[in-house]
Amino acid sequence: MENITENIVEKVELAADVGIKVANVVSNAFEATVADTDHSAGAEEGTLMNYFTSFGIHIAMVIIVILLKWQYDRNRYRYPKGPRDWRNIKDAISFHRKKRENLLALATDYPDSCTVITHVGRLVLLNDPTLINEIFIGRADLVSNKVDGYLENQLRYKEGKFIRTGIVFRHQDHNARIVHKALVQQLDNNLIGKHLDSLVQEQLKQMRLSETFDVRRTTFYFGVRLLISLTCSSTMSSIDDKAFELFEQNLYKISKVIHEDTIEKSAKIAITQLTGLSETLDINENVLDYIKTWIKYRHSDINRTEDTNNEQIVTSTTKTNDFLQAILDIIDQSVPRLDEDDIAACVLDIIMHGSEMLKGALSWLLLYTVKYPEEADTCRREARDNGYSTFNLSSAETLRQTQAFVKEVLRLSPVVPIVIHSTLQDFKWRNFHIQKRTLFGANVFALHHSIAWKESTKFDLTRWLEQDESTIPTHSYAPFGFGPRACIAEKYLFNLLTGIFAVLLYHNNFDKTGSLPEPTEGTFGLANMPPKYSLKATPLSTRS
Ligand code: HEM
Repeated sequence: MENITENIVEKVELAADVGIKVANVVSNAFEATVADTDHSAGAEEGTLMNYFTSFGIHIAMVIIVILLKWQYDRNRYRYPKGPRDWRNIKDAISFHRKKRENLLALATDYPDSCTVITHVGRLVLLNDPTLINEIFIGRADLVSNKVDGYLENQLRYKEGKFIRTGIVFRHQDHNARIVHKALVQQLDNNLIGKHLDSLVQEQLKQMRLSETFDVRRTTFYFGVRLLISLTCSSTMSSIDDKAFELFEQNLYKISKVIHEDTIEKSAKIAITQLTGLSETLDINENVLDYIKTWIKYRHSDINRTEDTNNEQIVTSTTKTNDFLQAILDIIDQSVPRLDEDDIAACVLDIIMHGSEMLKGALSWLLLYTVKYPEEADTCRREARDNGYSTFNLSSAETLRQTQAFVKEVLRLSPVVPIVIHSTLQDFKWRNFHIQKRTLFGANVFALHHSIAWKESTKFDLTRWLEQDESTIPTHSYAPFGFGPRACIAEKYLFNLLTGIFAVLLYHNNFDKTGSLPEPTEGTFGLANMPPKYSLKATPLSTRS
């Protein structure tokens, strides 16, 4: 098969060569004819005519060469079949509109994989867990670039540098790996079992649920403050000043536009690329400037500590234990060397991603709480029976009902419904020959609704509570991504969310204040977020 493909490729290459030669011969002959023309007779009319004919022939040549190149690429690269075919072009166009339905329909029509033309380019959609593993784990070195260009406010974070060294959204180089590793180590060694519990509890205490509250807004601010305390702990002291308030408001503005994934948004990005004008780009710059002041402050802090250390013995406790410090500690290993802009971009990525994701997960959890009050009551009883009034990561493991609730909500409403990476180089995979900068999407939404799950559309906690855990199709469940670029917090996220949710249930009753959105509503781009909605919180008496 490979031989045949190579033969075809060779033939087309030959045809392209011949085409170019023919074009040259025709063009030379034409020029010779023009040169031989007797210029004395009807000179002006003839020149104009010749000019137009020459122009026409050149245009025709260009078209021929483009067509040959197109034909050459068509034969050279081979992709899985799918609605990119002309006969299915309508499906391809409608892909963006009803993405939820389309992701499921495409998985039914193409159980392995298919190629879709999207507004951000050609996307190879993987619907089968084995193929997802082959690409996201087996070929992760080649398919590791996070999607770029979808986020208007990240387009030009650094003048003259094409690939940014941000974390969550895009970078694929050596720095990506070392930053990822440093953050995981920071969580494992310095946060878990140490001050993570008190940081989460502190933010839960601050989360004042007024009688009626906007769920997305409240959970976003909770997430931002938690992520800031994890990322740059020393900043918490300035949290009450006006500049910080503006910073938080700006983050919320970015959060509102960040995950849209529409044709209109792509058009806006294109306009920004051309004109350099964009409101979100300006906001982003303000936010990054603010973060740079933290970094400067940290540097001066370190210098101060070093000065003191000339006279005193260094103790390990003098060092700040947060994500910013973990990044500063690897600067010497980074190539190209991480500078202030890169570090600020990493910090912003961690804060934005972490708080967006917590907003999404907690908003869905609270929505399902009022949609399924009986199941939520079972979780509340469990929290109360276990005296789970304050956050504790390790004992969240024992809250089995609440843990099942979290897992089932993230199955039906995964916050990241499709994980998209792009390829760094041309490469061959199975019968396909994939071009550099092709997008690969793991269809997480379809995995979570596949036939591997019994009655997949039903909200059913019992599937997670069976004694025999082998009945859970774990390979069809991936709320936190895949392989070496999966979420740095993945090992702890179920317990983190279970603990936060249990404390909220322990202290509050939640009721609807009007009509509730359906899980099929909301933004469904790169993230799946419920629409804006409010709930009423009634504090419960604290009893054991
Ligand atoms: C419910 C909460 C969360 C969900 C659903 C979630 C989901 C994900 C997913 C799916 C990815 C992979 C993205 C991709 O491959 O394109 C990812 C990456 C990442 N997540 Fe999370 N996440 C959550 C919370 C957090 C938190 C709290 C933090 C920080 C403490 C965090 C830090 C990161 C980082 C740094 C990456 C990038 C890893 C890399 O590119 O090497 N996430 N997350």
